Order: sequence, then structure tokens, then C-alpha cells
Amino acid sequence: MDMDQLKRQAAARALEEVRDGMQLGLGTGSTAKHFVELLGERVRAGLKVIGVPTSEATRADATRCGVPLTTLDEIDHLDITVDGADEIDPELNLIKGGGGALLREKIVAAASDRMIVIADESKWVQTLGRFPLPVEVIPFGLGATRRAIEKAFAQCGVSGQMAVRKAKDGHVFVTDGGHWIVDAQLERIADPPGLAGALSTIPGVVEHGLFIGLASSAVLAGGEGIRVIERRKPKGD
Ligand SMILES: O=C[C@H](O)[C@H](O)[C@H](O)COP(=O)(O)O
Repeated sequence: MDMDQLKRQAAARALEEVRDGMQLGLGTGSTAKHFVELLGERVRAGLKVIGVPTSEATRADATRCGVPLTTLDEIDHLDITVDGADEIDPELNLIKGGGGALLREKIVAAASDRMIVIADESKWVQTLGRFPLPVEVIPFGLGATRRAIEKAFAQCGVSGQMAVRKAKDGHVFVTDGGHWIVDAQLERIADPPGLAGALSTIPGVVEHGLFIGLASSAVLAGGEGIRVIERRKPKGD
């Protein structure tokens, strides 16, 4: 079975959690896109749900698939967010933002009662960090922000090359929020909550790709079948 089929299987398993009347956060990326497509099939068959997209790309996909959309200004909470991830550790800490949607993804996940992460098994790691950590930054004062990020890394015992993300056309990648992303090659993040806290205090950092205490469960699809891992601690701890 190829990777794309595994992603679709994980998406299909998460869809089993969706009930009539639910308000859903719709993630971004190639795995979340399968969820949006499968959800669209159910909507066309009569399921009543409403979604909040985490990116302009997902907004376009959801619209194409016939999934009705709203915003977090119109509704006061979401029942479930279903989203992909770049890395998932056994505490269900995540690295996200490979597609650049981390800011909206984190806002939407935090507004949800439950976040279900869907992925193929390759995203499961013992320690986060092999995937470059995306840090969303304000272009103004980037030199100072980079130095502050390096200091935060040193305080947390990590180091690595940082690079401003480029789009395929060679220009700087700009997020849906109009910001830039610095990708940090850290290899091994021993204390994800500590690093998340340190990055959050830097003024030029808008958000970072460490999702701590947000995922309620992970649905991992692999050659041997599907594994569902539930978070041990309650959400927010
Ligand atoms: O910004 C993008 C998101 O965080 C994605 O959910 C993440 O990069 C995983 O994407 P994919 O399912 O394509 O591997």
C-alpha cells in the first residue's frame, strides 16, 4: 500500500468520530486533504456539519467538496479538529507547519474540544526534531528575532541551522497571515514543552510548530493496519 493510501485510511478512521451537527476544524496538508474529501462525500450524502478551515488551501478544498464553512467569530467552539502532523511523539507532542499553516492550525486546535491527528506511521518518532521546526516570524527586525531564537535554543540545550523558508519559485514563502517562516534543523528536541515556552516569549515570533498538549489522539496508518493512540493526560495539561 502506498503512502497516500495510508493517509486516506487514517482520514477515514477519523471520519468515524464525526457525528451529525458537529462543528469541525479542518486541517491542512496532504493527509488532512483526504479527510476533507471524505467528509465532502458524507456531506453530499446528507451529513450536517460545518467546518472552519486552517488555511486558504483547505478553504478552497472544502468549498470544492461542498463542505459548509464558518469562522471562529461565528461559532464559540469546535467539537473536533482533524489535522495532519510532521512528527508525533509518544506524549502526542507534535511538530507541525511543514505546509506553513501552523498559526491558523494552532488557533483552531486550541478552540476544539478534541484534536485528532491523522498520519501514516512514518510520522511517529520517539523524540521530536528530525523534521525542521517551523517558526513563524514577523519580517521586521528578523535579525534580532533570529538572535533571540538562537538564545532560546541554547537555553533549551538545542542548536542547529536556521533558514528562511523559500517557496518553489525561489521567493520567500509567505504564510496566509503574511508572515515568514524560519525552519530550524534541531535533530533532537529533548524538552518540547520547555522549548515551546521559550520561543513563545520572543516578540518577533508569531507562533512555532510545537503543538504541546493539544492532540487528544493520533490515528496512525501503517502496513500492519491502523493504530489509535490516546493522549494520557487531559487536554491542556
Ligand atoms: O502546515 C502544514 C501542516 O502542519 C500539515 O498538517 C503538516 O505539514 C503535515 O502535512 P502532510 O499531511 O502533507 O504530511
